[in-house]
Amino acid sequence: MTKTNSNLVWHEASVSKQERHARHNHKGCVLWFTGLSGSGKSTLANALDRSLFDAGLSTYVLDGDNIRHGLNKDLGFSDRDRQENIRRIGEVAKLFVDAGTIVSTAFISPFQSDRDQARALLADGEFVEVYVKCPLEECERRDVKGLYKKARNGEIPQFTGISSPYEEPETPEITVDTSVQTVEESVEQIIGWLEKHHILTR
Ligand SMILES: Nc1ncnc2c1ncn2[C@@H]1O[C@H](COP(=O)(O)OS(=O)(=O)O)[C@@H](OP(=O)(O)O)[C@H]1O
Ligand SMILES: Nc1ncnc2c1ncn2[C@@H]1O[C@H](COP(=O)(O)OP(=O)(O)O)[C@@H](O)[C@H]1O
Repeated sequence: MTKTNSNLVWHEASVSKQERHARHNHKGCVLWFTGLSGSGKSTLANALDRSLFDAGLSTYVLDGDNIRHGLNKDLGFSDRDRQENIRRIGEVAKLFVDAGTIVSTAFISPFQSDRDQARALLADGEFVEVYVKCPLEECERRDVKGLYKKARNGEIPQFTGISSPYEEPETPEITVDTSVQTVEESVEQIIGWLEKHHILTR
């Protein structure tokens, strides 16, 4: 890993975060969706994004399509690579928040310490951990991509929930349970939370 260059000097931005908030009419924040494969992270992040975007807000989704196929295509699924994956995503999410965007991230992010590290990059209130709870049996029943079957057959090593750990969030801001809630109910719950915490106004 390269060391931080001690000769780098931070350049103050000419446009402040407050000015960006005023322009967008809302604050930036990251909605950090975490959960097992197939729990519903991408479905919920995209449904929420659709709803917020349609309401005129400045939003974006970071998920495997734009990260693991691009910026992080050099990374696999060892604990170390997952840690680096989440570290980079945390840094990218921070840039979006600085730009005043409501960014939803949809990654398993199985380790509490990595999620805490992403949280630590942001100011109080800017990191909203959303635990997408769903029993392993239900994720496996859905098996959207056929990966659980492969993992059970030993074709995919280190598969989360089967042969690699998932640490449940200790104190998430929001927990949705997709085995009992509909997509619409979960999205409403998240929007309600954002309103209650003055990130959104309706
Ligand atoms: N070994 C292993 N374990 C878990 N998942 C695997 C694995 N190999 C491939 N996949 C597919 O990659 C998606 C998870 O990538 P993430 O970047 O979210 O993972 S992590 O946060 O770094 O743990 C995950 O996507 P989602 O189903 O959307 O979660 C899988 O489709
Ligand atoms: N209540 C629900 N909330 C979210 N997804 C659900 C729900 N019920 C069923 N699903 C389905 O579960 C699957 C979740 O897949 P996905 O969103 O890709 O999960 P992840 O991103 O966590 O891997 C989708 O096929 C989705 O339609």
